[in-house]
Formats: sequence, structure tokens, C-alpha cells
Amino acid sequence: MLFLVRMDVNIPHDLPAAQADEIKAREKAYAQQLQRDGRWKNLWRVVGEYANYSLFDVESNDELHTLLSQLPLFPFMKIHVTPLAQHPSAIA
Ligand SMILES: O=C(O)CC1=CCC(=O)O1
Repeated sequence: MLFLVRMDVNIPHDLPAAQADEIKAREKAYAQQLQRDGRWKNLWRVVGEYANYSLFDVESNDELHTLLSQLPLFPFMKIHVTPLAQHPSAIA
């Protein structure tokens, strides 16, 4: 099942920089592990925003929820999920 996910990151200004850097490092490692195993298929930065659009390929809504809720930045993100279906005119 394919899902388009937008993540908007909002780290509080009073979070110590070292703590923010540690969370971002864990986020990167987690994201790259999921990209390697094929579930996080694409990751794009939104130009000019601390946000991304990502494409996930997972087995279920529950799997996606588990995966997203384990993101180290999850407490600091607004996440919008769009489930995707086949378009009848698509050739690929
Ligand atoms: O920087 C972001 O958009 C949040 C994020 C998701 C995966 C990652 O490494 O950073």
C-alpha cells in the first residue's frame, strides 16, 4: 500500500541545540534504515520549509502508524497522510 506523507517539523526554540542535534541524528539513521529496507521509497525536502514529502510502501495503515510514531522527531512533527490508489489512466 502506497502512502504520500507530508511531515512538517517544528522543534521548540528552547530545546537545547545538542539535544535537537541528537534527535536529528537518530531521525536520519531511522529514515535511512527504512529507505534501505524499501518501505520509505522517496524523501523530498519542500523548498523553503522545514518539511518533507515522503512516499511509503507498507502492508497496512497500522504498519504506517507504527513506523511514523517511532520517528525520533514525531513529537515535533505535524504529519498528514494521503493513501494512494491506482489511477485508471496511469501507464506505469
Ligand atoms: O528533516 C525532515 O524533514 C525530517 C526528517 C525525516 C527523515 C529525516 O531524516 O528527517
